[in-house]
Amino acid sequence: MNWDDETDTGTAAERLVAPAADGEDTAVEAALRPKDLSEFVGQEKVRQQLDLVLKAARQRGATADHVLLSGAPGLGKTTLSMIIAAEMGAPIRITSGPAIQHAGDLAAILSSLQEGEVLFLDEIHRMSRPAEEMLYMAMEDFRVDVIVGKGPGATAIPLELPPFTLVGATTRAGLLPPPLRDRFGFTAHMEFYEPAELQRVIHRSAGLLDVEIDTAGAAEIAGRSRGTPRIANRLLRRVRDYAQVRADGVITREIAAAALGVYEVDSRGLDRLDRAVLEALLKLFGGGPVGLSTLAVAVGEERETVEEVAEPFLVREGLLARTPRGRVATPAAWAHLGLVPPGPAAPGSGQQGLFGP
Ligand SMILES: Nc1ncnc2c1ncn2[C@@H]1O[C@H](COP(=O)(O)OP(=O)(O)OP(=O)(O)O)[C@@H](O)[C@H]1O
Repeated sequence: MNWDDETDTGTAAERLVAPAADGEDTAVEAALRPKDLSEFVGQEKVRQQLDLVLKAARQRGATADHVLLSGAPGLGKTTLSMIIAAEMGAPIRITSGPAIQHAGDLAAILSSLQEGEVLFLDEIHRMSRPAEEMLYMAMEDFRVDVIVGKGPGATAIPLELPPFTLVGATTRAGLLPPPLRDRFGFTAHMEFYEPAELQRVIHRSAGLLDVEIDTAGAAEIAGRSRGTPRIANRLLRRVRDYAQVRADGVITREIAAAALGVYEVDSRGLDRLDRAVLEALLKLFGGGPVGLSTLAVAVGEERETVEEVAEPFLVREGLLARTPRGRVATPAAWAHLGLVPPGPAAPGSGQQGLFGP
């Protein structure tokens, strides 16, 4: 599954259900981040394993091994890197692959690290090649060669570094060159969250935001959050607004459903674009197979928008399949939109069929 597809387009960033952070998220996320492993919801395996890695390092009085975190945006990679630093009682420096264009940029960061410091490198797969090569040596030997001068007169000056912990984050570990991947002592893959886990995230965030919410209200938001804590927190804020303006401020199932109806996020977390794609596929093309370009024209969107913004989630949800002959709707897609597939109508189904009466 290619989650990376969901991250980069402008359209994706403007959606309420986009997994990447928007400006408002950045402003409020700091307040909602769990501060230690016990507050971090879900990802049981990763939590247990990391707990052991960190405890063992602490007992030895050593710096923790380098950690690679892979997973879709908004699942908690940045949060976990901050927790690693906090658990080790170490400071943290945050940067990202695209910010490191030259090996010199990386050398400057590495040479200013304190002993034991955590260096969080987001989107590590997008670092430049020379920087990547410098990182190999830094991770393994805590040393870099700084090249001074150019051409035949250039000399490499070795620079000792204090031991540090690199926490690399990537949407896809498969994008990393094996020599880089192999230098991480601990690799963790973060999965999408179960609705029950998102419900816990929502209750926790509601407490921090001082919002009253009941169990059914949290479940309603969790079911629409696409397995992603960032989206859960974002939907919670929109529902809070609605509860405050249109009701008494308390979030119940009815309030959550009504609020998210206003924002066109449906019961499974599909938004207007997702539903338009699905509706076109079902209503205009009988469920497919239909070519991507034809589908895109039918919904009045660019081909890339349909492919990169809408489709990954529809595929993940089992509503749409990409086949060599084109896009095909699954039985779950017909059921979700309350339509009956063409062919003999199910007697007494009571559903409004496309080709029915
Ligand atoms: N396990 C969790 N428990 C509680 N809250 C979480 C958890 N994971 C993430 N969150 C919340 O979700 C938001 C996004 O998390 P975070 O920034 O760590 O995601 P990310 O994976 O680093 O995303 P990106 O790849 O876009 O940087 C934060 O506000 C954080 O508090």
